[in-house]
Amino acid sequence: MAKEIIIQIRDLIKSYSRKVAINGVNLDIYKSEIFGLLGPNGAGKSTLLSMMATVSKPTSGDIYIKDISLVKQAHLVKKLIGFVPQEIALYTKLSGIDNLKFWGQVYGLRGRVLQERIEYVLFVVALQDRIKDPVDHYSGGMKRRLNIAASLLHNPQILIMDEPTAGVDVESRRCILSAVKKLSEEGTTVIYTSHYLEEVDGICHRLAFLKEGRIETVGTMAELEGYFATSNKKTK
Ligand SMILES: Nc1ncnc2c1ncn2[C@@H]1O[C@H](COP(=O)(O)OP(=O)(O)OP(=O)(O)O)[C@@H](O)[C@H]1O
Repeated sequence: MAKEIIIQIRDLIKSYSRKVAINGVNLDIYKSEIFGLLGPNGAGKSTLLSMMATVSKPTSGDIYIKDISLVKQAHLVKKLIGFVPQEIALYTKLSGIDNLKFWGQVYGLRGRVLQERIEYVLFVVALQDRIKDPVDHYSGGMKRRLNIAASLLHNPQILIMDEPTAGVDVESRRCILSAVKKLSEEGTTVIYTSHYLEEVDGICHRLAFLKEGRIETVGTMAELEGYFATSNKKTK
């Protein structure tokens, strides 16, 4: 069966005043795929993700999510996307559950539907036990897992994660990777950036290597083995 393309990135450019951060990216991403985006510091990974997440606008080009133009109809695209940025977006004085209730209401969820979504997302990130504790008692890894849970409340079809395992403990890293696999198996498309080739190797169906705002190569790990071996790529 032909794979369904869910994201089409076309001739994408993002310029800041002195810097072209994304310089003509074209890319297709499939439904249910775990797609890894690798590249050294400053390659443009976060810039690309922030455009996919509708947080920043392209200078030119477009991204189509299920054929909806992100440039023309960002409000429709937003509903399809969950975004986990590098910075943790939580109210640290509130408990984990109160954070989820708050974010759920921001997404327009109420009552029983909100309750069921909270139960599901807590199950996905395996964070049921400490959910009544204030967030400032959480480890960095637990905060990140809560952030991922919050980004899943509105049941997005695409989850965009900017270095979700950076700086987290081993247990949280294991939980996050297992959540990513579970979501993909259930039909969610996951875009995932990392500095670590060995991490995306184990989990991503395909990956792209970004350098100076351009995609140098894209494929499965098996397809890219030669590329990484011959060029002795470092991702940092
Ligand atoms: N708001 C901004 N204004 C000006 N330049 C920016 C801005 N944001 C990013 N840049 C520049 O764009 C380029 C790409 O940055 P970006 O953060 O997307 O890279 P990255 O691959 O995510 O790096 P890292 O792995 O360090 O997070 C860098 O040269 C960066 O300095």
